[in-house]
Formats: sequence, C-alpha cells, structure tokens
Amino acid sequence: MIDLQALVASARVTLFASGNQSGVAFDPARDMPSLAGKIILVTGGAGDLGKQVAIEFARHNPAHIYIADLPCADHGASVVSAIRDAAAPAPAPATDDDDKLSHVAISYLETDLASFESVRSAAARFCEGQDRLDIAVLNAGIMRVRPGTTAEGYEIAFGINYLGHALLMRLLMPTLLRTADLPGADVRVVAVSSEGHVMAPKEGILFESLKGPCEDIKYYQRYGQSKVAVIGLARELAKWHPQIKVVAVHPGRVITGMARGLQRESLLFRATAPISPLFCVSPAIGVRNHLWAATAPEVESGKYYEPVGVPDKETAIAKDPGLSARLWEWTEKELEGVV
Ligand SMILES: NC(=O)c1ccc[n+]([C@@H]2O[C@H](COP(=O)([O-])OP(=O)(O)OC[C@H]3O[C@@H](n4cnc5c(N)ncnc54)[C@H](O)[C@@H]3O)[C@@H](O)[C@H]2O)c1
Repeated sequence: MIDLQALVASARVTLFASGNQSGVAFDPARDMPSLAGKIILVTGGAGDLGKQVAIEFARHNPAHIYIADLPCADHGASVVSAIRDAAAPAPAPATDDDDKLSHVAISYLETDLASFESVRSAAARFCEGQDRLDIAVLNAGIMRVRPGTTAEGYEIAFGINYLGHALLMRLLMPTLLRTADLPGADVRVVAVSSEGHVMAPKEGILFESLKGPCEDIKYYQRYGQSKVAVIGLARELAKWHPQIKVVAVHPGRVITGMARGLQRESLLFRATAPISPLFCVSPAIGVRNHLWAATAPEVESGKYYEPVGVPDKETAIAKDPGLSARLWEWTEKELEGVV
C-alpha cells in the first residue's frame, strides 16, 4: 500500500526546497583550483556521489585521496580503479604514454560508520599513513525504510549519517588542526546534509529516542532528523574550530544507490521511479556543491548551502544554535571514553 504520509513528506520537499540544481554556475573543470600536495578523505566514496567527488578531486592533482566506505570483497580495488579510470584524461597522443594520474595516490579505507570500533580503526590506519588532512568530505549516508540499529544500538540513520561522522571528526581533528597550522593551508570539512532535513520531527532531534530502532518514527523523519544533526555538526565544528572551514551542503536530487535502495524497499518509490528523472540531476551536477564547498574562497564556515552559493535555506529548527549546542553536549557524553 502507498504510504500517504511519505507521499506528503516528499511533496513538501519538492514544493519547499530548492531541488534541481541545473542552474549552478560552479564548474569544477574551470573553477576548481589545483589541489597539489593535498590529502583528501571522502566517506561514502564508493557510492554514486562520493565516487564522482573523488573523480573530480583526482583531476586536480591532490597527493592522496582516501575512499572511506564499507568493507567490500576486493578491499575496494575495483572502486579505486574505477575512479582512476574515470579521472584519467582522454587517451594521450602516441608520443605521450605517461600516466597523468600516476602521481595521485588513491586508497580504500575500510570504514563502517555504524561501528565505533571500525571508525576508530579506520582513523588509526589513516593517521599511521598521514600527518596531514586538507579536505574531509563527510558524504556517506543512508535513507532506508526498514528500522535498525548500529553496533552500539543507536538508530541506524542517525548512527551512520551523524554519529559515526561525529566520531570520525573527533579522531581526525588533531590532524586537521595540525594541517591548518601549515603555511598556505586551507582546511575544509564538507558535511553532506540534505534538503530532506525538512522532514525531521518538529523538535528537530528527538534526543530521548536516539537509541533503538525507533520503529514508531517514520523512516523519512529518521532521515530528516539525521540530516538536521549533520547541519548542527557543521555549525558546532565551525564554532569550536575557527582555524578550519566547516560547512553543510545539499547536493541536489540525484538518482543514486540511495534512491535505488528505496525503490527496492518501498512501493511509493517504485511507483514514482519512472518520473523521478524529471526532478533529478546527474551525479556530475549533484557534486558541484560538495566541490564548491571544499575549495571556493567565498565559502563561509558554519553555514548550510543549498544549492551552490545559496546559504540559509535550512528550516528554523535546523538553524537553531540551541539545538546544535545541545547536540554537541549530547555527543560529548555519548562519545566519552570512545575517543
Ligand atoms: N542522491 C540524492 O538525491 C541525495 C540528496 C540529498 C542528500 N544526499 C546525500 O548524499 C550522500 C551520498 O549519497 P548518494 O546519493 O551518493 O547515495 P549512495 O547510496 O550511492 O552512496 C552512499 C554511500 O554511503 C556508504 N555507506 C552507507 N552506509 C555506510 C556505513 N555504515 N559506513 C560507511 N559508508 C557507508 C555506501 O556504501 C555508499 O557508498 C548521502 O549523505 C545522502 O544522504 C543525496
């Protein structure tokens, strides 16, 4: 049966949020600066948007890109080679057989954001190999119909989209701050939220219900709540760490693994799949906000951008500094002894 409440929630997003981003002016090929020497980490880098972000970064010559995503059978080798192939320039003239990407290292960092132990281990492996981190894109995310919990028992969408990233940031913050002290540094954290944060419960975050599967809360509200929290994470990190730029972004609506997963799980999404391309952009357009936020000089720390260059479109509750301050305090308590 079609879930009418879900239909209304999705219509709200369509009517009140910015949605399609085809008008954005930022063109990474033209506007993104050289990333020479930079170390970059992209969570969810094996997914559709994350992979596209990594491809665009790789075209701008960073020193090393880390793809942090779920463990997979070939340890990420196929993801790394797909990124490398897509980023490589068109076949060179016969006289030039030099691999133009050979100097960009790309590594797969197995990370399950639904497990504190896995996040700790991934951060430790990263720090063993690197003493700087210039750009962190917190892009991994889920939206799913079925309720569930993380290894530590948190609601699954909140646990992955927000709490796993909050832990990763605490573990990598010393490296980010050390990098910010280096001459010429421009350290960025881009937290990928969503216009879907408008679907959060009216309280923004239901602090009393973050443990357990929260079956009584609709899946789109659980997702919305997690994305309100991501906006709050960016605001709080920006407030506590003025040496670095931290922003939240909405990518635009893109048919990705997330949408395909929802189509498998929900009749509503299956039924509307044929018309969804009308409201969606390609991953190449969808990642422009990520890339702009990671590199453009005009980006202001602490803001939520939807789409490129358009700040302050978040709901009143997501904008509430009292809510994000409470989230920060809650997070400090939950992560006590973990970091
Ligand atoms: N596609 C859209 O229209 C849209 C709209 C707004 C926001 N977003 C956000 O964009 C981000 C990227 O999503 P996408 O659309 O590319 O979807 P996707 O499903 O293609 O990619 C999500 C990635 O996150 C990874 N991931 C999931 N659970 C994880 C875990 N426990 N640990 C580590 N990684 C995990 C997946 O393996 C996948 O690679 C998400 O944060 C999503 O909420 C997407």
